Amino acid sequence: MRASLIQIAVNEDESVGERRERVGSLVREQAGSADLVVLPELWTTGAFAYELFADEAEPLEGPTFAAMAKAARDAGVWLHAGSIPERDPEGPLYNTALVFSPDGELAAAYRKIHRFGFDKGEAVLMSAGEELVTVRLPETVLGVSTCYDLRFPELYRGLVDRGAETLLVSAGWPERRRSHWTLLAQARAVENQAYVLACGSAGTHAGVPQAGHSIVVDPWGEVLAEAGAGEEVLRVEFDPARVAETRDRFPALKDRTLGLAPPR
Ligand SMILES: O=C(O)CCC(=O)C(=O)O
Repeated sequence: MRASLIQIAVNEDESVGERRERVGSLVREQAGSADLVVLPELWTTGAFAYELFADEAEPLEGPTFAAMAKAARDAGVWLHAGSIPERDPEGPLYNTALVFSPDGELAAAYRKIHRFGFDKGEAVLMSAGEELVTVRLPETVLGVSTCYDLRFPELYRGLVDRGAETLLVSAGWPERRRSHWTLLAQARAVENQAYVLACGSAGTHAGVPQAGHSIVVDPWGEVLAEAGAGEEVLRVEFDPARVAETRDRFPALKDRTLGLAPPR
């Protein structure tokens, strides 16, 4: 499979509408060179621009949904469109990731389970999702996750128990904890014997410089590709069959002994 991780610069010199158009064009540019495209978390507002969440919140099928569904269809790619501040019809906000099929249909929506910010920001402004989300492609099964989720290995084990082989992380990870980002992406790949495709953002918003350094790790924990700090399209080719090969050759996942049986 060919993947493009579009590490968008989320700066304050661009309106949400302008960025939405620019990102749509960047997705369309992947036509013919990618099967799967991944975008960062909350790229309309920036993951740390807390004061924008309520103003820029959209219903699930709002303007970002429409623009990304069209971009996926125009490009003919599976698109993990990053996440949006979603306003539920009942009122609460969620940090919701959207995945589209190559014909522009919604394949999955994932409401971020682990909210970031301790006693402020996302943790108080948004509600927590409760459902693990996987997406079956012809070549692999995607496990969907968002940013701070990367610190919670049980989430990924749950995704693996539901068949995930390629773990997607859409993030707005800050530069000041970049070493954790790289380390955790490799750890999630090694312990789950799965690919990890982790797409962060670049630029600075709300005074928080973003780490960039989107990364693709193979099921053995080797880094296949890593971006720099700025806006960049990180392109990579990977062989989904290597997940089963790795799990067969070194069957650590079969040696789980804590009695935490996978769901039927
Ligand atoms: O865990 C971290 O260090 C960063 C998490 C984060 O920025 C987020 O979830 O938005």
